[in-house]
Amino acid sequence: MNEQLSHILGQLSPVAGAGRIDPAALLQAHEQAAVTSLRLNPRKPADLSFALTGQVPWCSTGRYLGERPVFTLDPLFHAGAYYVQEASSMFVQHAVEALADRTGPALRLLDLCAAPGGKSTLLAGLLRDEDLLIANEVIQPRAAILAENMSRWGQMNTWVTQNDPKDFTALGAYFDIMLIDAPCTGSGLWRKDEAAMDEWSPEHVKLCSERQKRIVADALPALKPGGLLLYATCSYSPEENEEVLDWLCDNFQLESQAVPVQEDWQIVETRSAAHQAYGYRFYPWKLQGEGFFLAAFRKPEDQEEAPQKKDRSEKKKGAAGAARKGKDESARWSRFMKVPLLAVERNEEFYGLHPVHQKDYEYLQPRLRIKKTGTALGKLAGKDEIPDHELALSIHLSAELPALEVSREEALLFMKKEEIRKEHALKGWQVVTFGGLGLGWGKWLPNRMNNYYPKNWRIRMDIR
Ligand SMILES: C[S@@+](CC[C@H](N)C(=O)[O-])C[C@H]1O[C@@H](n2cnc3c(N)ncnc32)[C@H](O)[C@@H]1O
Repeated sequence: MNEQLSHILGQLSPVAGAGRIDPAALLQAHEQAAVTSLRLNPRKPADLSFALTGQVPWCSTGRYLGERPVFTLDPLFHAGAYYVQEASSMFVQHAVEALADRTGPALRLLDLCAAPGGKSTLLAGLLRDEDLLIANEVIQPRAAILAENMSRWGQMNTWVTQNDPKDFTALGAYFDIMLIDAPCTGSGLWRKDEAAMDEWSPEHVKLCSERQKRIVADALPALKPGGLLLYATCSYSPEENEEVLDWLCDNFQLESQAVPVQEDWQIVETRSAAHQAYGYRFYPWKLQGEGFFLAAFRKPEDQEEAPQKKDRSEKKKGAAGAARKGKDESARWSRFMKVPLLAVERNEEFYGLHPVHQKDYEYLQPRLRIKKTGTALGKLAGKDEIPDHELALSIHLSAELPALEVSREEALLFMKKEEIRKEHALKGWQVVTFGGLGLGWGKWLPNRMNNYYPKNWRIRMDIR
């Protein structure tokens, strides 16, 4: 392995100044295992069954673990009590806290390259209910995984879209904060995935760099003047980092922002060659985390707003209109939630939104391919409501609903889609909980239990 890594290190373009890569230190870091860390869900407090060994310095909810447990066998993982995330990338929290005003009017955020959802769940945890996060992923199967992880996180103010970056131009200047965690060569993560080294080449670095510039340029019109852009990669290559910053300064007059960092965090501040734009490099030989890069920009206040494009299709607009015109079933779904909701319907499935986001829904629905608007509530069947799995995972789920708290063993059986407690005198729909957190729905009938855990979420591993 080291031979291959040494060979690649010989071809990596040098990073200027303080960011200089020490090949011996990098090779030595690769002799050690990657650090395991997770981020707690601030809206789903829980007692974890494994030891947490320390706090990630730049993220209040980030924790290190001594050993990597089998997360699949932990019901709290499935309940969304935490997200297993690489520690360096949690720096996004610190950057947002340092540079964004989260006390003023409601914020709109876009996480443009969001799957599988590490940084979207992080951003979601920083939001007030009136703020809105659009977590976007262009690649379909990855967007499905993103939607699943956002469902687990349980917030109604995080929606999932599946759009190409340039589709956001149609929105005009819409977002206050935009995170672009761009696809990259991923050299910073090789300690976790050695096989990925095989794909590295100077040509691939160039291709990634060009794609990164294109992605930012495509999405930038959707950032409001004065808005905050966070650009991140997990690459060591300056072509994907500082060079992109210079290109952005040249082409969009963005204002680089310094992020204050504590010296003992051992994060390396770099400056781009031409514009002296600030960048923050994370090196595994200096801190407890993998390779990562982040830079922050402010869009100038006086930059002309892009004219909002006309809707792409009247047909789509019609669909939105239909959703608005349908019978308002908000009151019917309200008993499931402890906060006010607006129910909107798409293809017979109802979704719950915070009522403050009605205008966002009307504006975004015809313009974006929305996979998940708020929280999927379920379907109506005559007088009955068939609750969606996602509803059981909501942080807003009403405490008045019939609930069945189960043991760890029962929770695992339930998530294997087996019948549990079928002999008990339970009646009708119950939200199955573990540690007080919803896992899914079961419906109890005389001598039978129907397990509504989604087939594609089912635990396939041997649980005994
Ligand atoms: C570094 S990963 C994102 C990781 C994610 N932000 C997280 O924290 O979990 C980059 C993402 O960009 C997506 N992507 C690939 N090509 C893209 C393109 N041309 N435009 C936008 N996104 C792209 C990939 O599918 C991938 O999910």
